[in-house]
Amino acid sequence: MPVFPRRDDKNPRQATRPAPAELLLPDESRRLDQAAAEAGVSLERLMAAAGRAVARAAMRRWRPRPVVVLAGPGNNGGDGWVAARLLEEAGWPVAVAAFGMPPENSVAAEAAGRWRGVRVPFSPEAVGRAGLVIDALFGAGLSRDLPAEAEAVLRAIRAPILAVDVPSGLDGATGQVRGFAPEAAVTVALERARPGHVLLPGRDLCGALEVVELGFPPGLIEALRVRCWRNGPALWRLPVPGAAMHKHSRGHVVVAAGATMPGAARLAAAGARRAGAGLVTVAATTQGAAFLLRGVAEAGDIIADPPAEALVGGKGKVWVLGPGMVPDDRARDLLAKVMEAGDRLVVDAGGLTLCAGAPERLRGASIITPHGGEFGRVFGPLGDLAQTDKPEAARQAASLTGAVVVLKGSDTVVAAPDGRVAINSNAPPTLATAGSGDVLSGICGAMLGQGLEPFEAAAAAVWLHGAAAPTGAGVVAEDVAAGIPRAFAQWTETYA
Ligand SMILES: NC(=O)C1=CN([C@@H]2O[C@H](COP(=O)(O)OP(=O)(O)OC[C@H]3O[C@@H](n4cnc5c(N)ncnc54)[C@H](OP(=O)(O)O)[C@@H]3O)[C@@H](O)[C@H]2O)[C@@H](O)CC1
Ligand SMILES: Nc1ncnc2c1ncn2[C@@H]1O[C@H](COP(=O)(O)OP(=O)(O)O)[C@@H](O)[C@H]1O
Ligand SMILES: [K+]
Repeated sequence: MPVFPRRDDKNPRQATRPAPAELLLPDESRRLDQAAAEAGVSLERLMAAAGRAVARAAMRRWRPRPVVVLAGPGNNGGDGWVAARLLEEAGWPVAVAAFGMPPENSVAAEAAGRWRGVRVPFSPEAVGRAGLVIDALFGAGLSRDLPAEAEAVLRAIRAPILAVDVPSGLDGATGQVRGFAPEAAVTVALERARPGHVLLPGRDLCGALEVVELGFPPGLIEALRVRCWRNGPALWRLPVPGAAMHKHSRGHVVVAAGATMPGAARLAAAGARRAGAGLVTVAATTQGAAFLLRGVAEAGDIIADPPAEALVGGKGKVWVLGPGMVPDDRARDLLAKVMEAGDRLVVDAGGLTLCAGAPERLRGASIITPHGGEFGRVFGPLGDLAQTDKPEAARQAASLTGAVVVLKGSDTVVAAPDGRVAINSNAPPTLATAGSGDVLSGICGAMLGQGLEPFEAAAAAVWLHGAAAPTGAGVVAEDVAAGIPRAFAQWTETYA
């Protein structure tokens, strides 16, 4: 489909396209360390760089003040011992409270051995008078709940916290809290962020996130073949209309409307139109069509029963099935016919309820857009997994259905059947309003219609949706659709 202008590497404006923001899992982080060692970059050097970055972050953000460094028994603690020494060398008053010592002869033990300054017992009193606490207890790969003694000390902190890698207790893979994790003012992430920095509740606990490069040799991150990214323009390109285009080359989105809530279909249609679909049709029941025609004339063509079925099949067709639909026989038939015709399909809301407990019915869909409740309804036990590991649950659901899964929320996860995952972070809470999800399903349809492959279509749609949502009071779903041109402009100015 002739939607994309060719990428022109000589065009200097394209230099602004950012590098993909990989999110490293603990296992990938371990492999990275190993690969670094094989390439002659020692852990000692990396730890020195990490400790230096932490000390610098403190000096950049705060004036000298009494610092307590909480140092754990592993390499996270090692970073803390290094930071303590550098801050003291810079003239800051520093004390270290160690929670156990690193194993003898370890790199962290060597860092601890170089500390000649004040040591205080690891106790709630130790942090009581601090002006800044550096949390270097445990890193992102925490393997069990935070020990009670560590929790008691972290809970006693009243000063701002600078967290090394993660606020201790935060699971870097999932963003979940293991027992307890403090709320940091700043978190210094090492080399790359982790999924847990972007997923909730982790994102809220990290405060300002600073990602610092530690000096890994070039190529090592690429060699890891990371499959999880922060969602953003590095992962996709938005369709840009060219002079030779006409409406039929920009995709035909058909939104199937239900009889009782046709307003939802109207919002999906508005999302699709604003996001660039060349043609949008709402296929409604007679009753729904009457309602739509009375209310608005903006939704594109409205086709009343009979028959939506007449629209099934045909070039460039994309269906959005579910917003405002009740899971009745008509809806069931339509879903089956669309699947049979092989049209591309976005399934949301009522369309998902049709597949409650029967995810195999979604085989053939391009994108599905469940919120947490719909996800549980369709995928049963994966709904529980989504509570503790949203990316993994979405990935399994994608592999089960062959569809790209958009598991919504303020940290929407987009997962492809081949294992790619994008975690979104630009959505403002003003999106928590009825109908905003309908707008999203329409945008997904428009992206598919304009030729993006399903994973890119879904990730781009989720980003546009977040960028389109106004912040502040009084935002309704219609405003999100109306904000789409502004979101496109934001992308075009920076990345096109
Ligand atoms: N590549 C990078 O990005 C670089 C990373 N670096 C740094 O390394 C840090 C990761 O280091 P790490 O693997 O040593 O893990 P960390 O969390 O420090 O300690 C685990 C130790 O604590 C103990 N333990 C006790 N209770 C526990 C509990 N509840 N949960 C888990 N463990 C518990 C545990 O005992 P065990 O489980 O063995 O009995 C083990 O002895 C990372 O955060 C970053 O700061 C940089 O230095 C260099 C480059
Ligand atoms: N607190 C929030 N912060 C950011 N985005 C949110 C928040 N709550 C909901 N959203 C987004 O708003 C949309 C709501 O969709 P959905 O729950 O399907 O509502 P509806 O069916 O009423 O349209 C989703 O895209 C979701 O990711
Ligand atoms: K930490």
